[in-house]
Formats: sequence, C-alpha cells, structure tokens
Amino acid sequence: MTALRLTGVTAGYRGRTVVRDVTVDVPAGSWLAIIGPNGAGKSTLLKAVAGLVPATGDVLVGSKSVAALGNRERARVLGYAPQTPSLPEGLTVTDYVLLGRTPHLGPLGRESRSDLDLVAGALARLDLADLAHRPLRTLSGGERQRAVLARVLAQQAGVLLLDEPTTGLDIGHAQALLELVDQLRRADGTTVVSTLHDLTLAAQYPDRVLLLDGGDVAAAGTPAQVLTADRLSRHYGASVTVLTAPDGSLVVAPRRD
Ligand SMILES: Nc1ncnc2c1ncn2[C@@H]1O[C@H](COP(=O)(O)OP(=O)(O)OP(=O)(O)O)[C@@H](O)[C@H]1O
Repeated sequence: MTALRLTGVTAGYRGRTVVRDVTVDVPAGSWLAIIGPNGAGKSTLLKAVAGLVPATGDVLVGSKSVAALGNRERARVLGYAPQTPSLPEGLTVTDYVLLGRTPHLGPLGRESRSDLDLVAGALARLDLADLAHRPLRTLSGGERQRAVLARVLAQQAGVLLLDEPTTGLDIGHAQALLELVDQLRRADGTTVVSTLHDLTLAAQYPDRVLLLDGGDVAAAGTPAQVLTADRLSRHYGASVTVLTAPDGSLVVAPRRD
C-alpha cells in the first residue's frame, strides 16, 4: 500500500524553481532517504511535501491530496521535523513536546492524561526524561535536535518527514535515533522520508534512496543501486570507496587520491 505518492512535484521560491518534476511512491512502513549535494533541493522537497513551500504537481497521503488538507488535519497525518527549527526558547522541554499533541486536542484545547503519557514516552525514548523540566534555551544542540524529534513522535502522524535528523548528534545518539525511527516503522507501520548527508547511514537504514542533484532526480532505487562510487563522484565530486561490511551492509568511505 502506498502511504505517500509524489507526482511531478516541482517547487521553489519566488519564481525560482529549486526542485523539478519529482515522482516517487513511498510504500506504507518503508523509509525513503533523499540524498544529494548541498543545495540540491532536499530540504525544499521535504517542505513541499509538508505543504510549506509553494509546489505544483500532486502530493497524496493515502488517498488525500495534501493541498486539500487544513493545517490541523495535515499535522495529524504528516509529522515534519525541520533541519534548523526555530524553537520557542522560553518553553520547557515537556511543554514544547506537548505542542506535538495540538492537532489531537479537543475543542477546549486541554491535554488529557494520555497526551501527557505520550509526551513522557517520547521524552524517554529520546533520552530526554532528565531534561523534561529544563527550558529549551538551556539545551545543547544535540539535545534540542532530540527535543524536536520527540515533538514529532508525540504527534503520532503516520508519515514522518525528517530533515537531517542526525545533525549535531554524536554517533551514539545518531544511531539510537535512527534505530528508534526504524523501530517505529516496523512496530507501527510509520512511513519515513528523511534527508541524510551521511551516506553510510543512508545505506544502512532506508529501503530506498532518491538522489537529487541541481533539483532533478539523478537516481532512485535501493541503497546498493544508487550508492556507487562513480555516481557519488559525478554528483558530489567526492572520492569514495564503497565497501561491503561483514554483515553485508554498505560503507561509503572517503578516499584520499
Ligand atoms: N527560503 C528560501 N528562499 C530562497 N531560496 C532558498 C530558500 N531556501 C532554500 N533556497 C535555495 O534553494 C536551493 C536548495 O536549497 P535546499 O535547502 O532545499 O537544499 P539542500 O539540498 O537541502 O541543501 P543542504 O544539503 O545544504 O541542506 C538552494 O540554492 C538554496 O539557496
């Protein structure tokens, strides 16, 4: 079953087209990584899917067009975590993560016990329980990044759009976060679309990879199909060796020529 379908999505800013004619189906419970060099249009494509930049073409979530959804309904089906979120600094971590429940609250806007439990669960899963009462402004970069993810998890949307979710995280927290996202899609059937710069991680977690270059789709397929040394040289100008680890997963290793 397709959870998310993009058909001919073209998007940009003030008359400048930045992403052109992207067509891709993302099956329910799968993980699509959007990769590509800086400025390729990865974040813009995610924003277009989230309905945050003007776009032409079609974005369907299930059978519904995103363009036809109101903000509240959209936030119930699509959880978007931006790369550099502007955070309401005065809020505590708990109050910030509670914002993820906003699209689910009743007419009086009061959170219930189950909303608070969901928030506590999201904080625990992201190793933030000890920071629950700290103001956001006092968090380190990696802690803030995890708080953003906790808010998106609390939102309980079926499709997660994660822009560079591991930015600023150390390798342990980056792995823990990606494992958590992987677990969500396996346990709950959550569908994931994320941009990723780390190509070894892009080989390990997603099922499919879409390579953007200059706003165009340069390649799409499984990580093994897309992540070849030739292609990475052509589109990133990078010298890399693509190795196979003992467990069969790919490692994209930078090489000095
Ligand atoms: N708000 C904006 N207004 C105008 N141009 C923008 C805006 N945001 C991004 N751009 C431009 O759109 C192009 C694509 O940017 P985008 O952030 O989508 O790329 P990216 O692939 O995510 O890059 P990176 O890997 O550096 O994060 C860039 O040339 C960028 O300068």
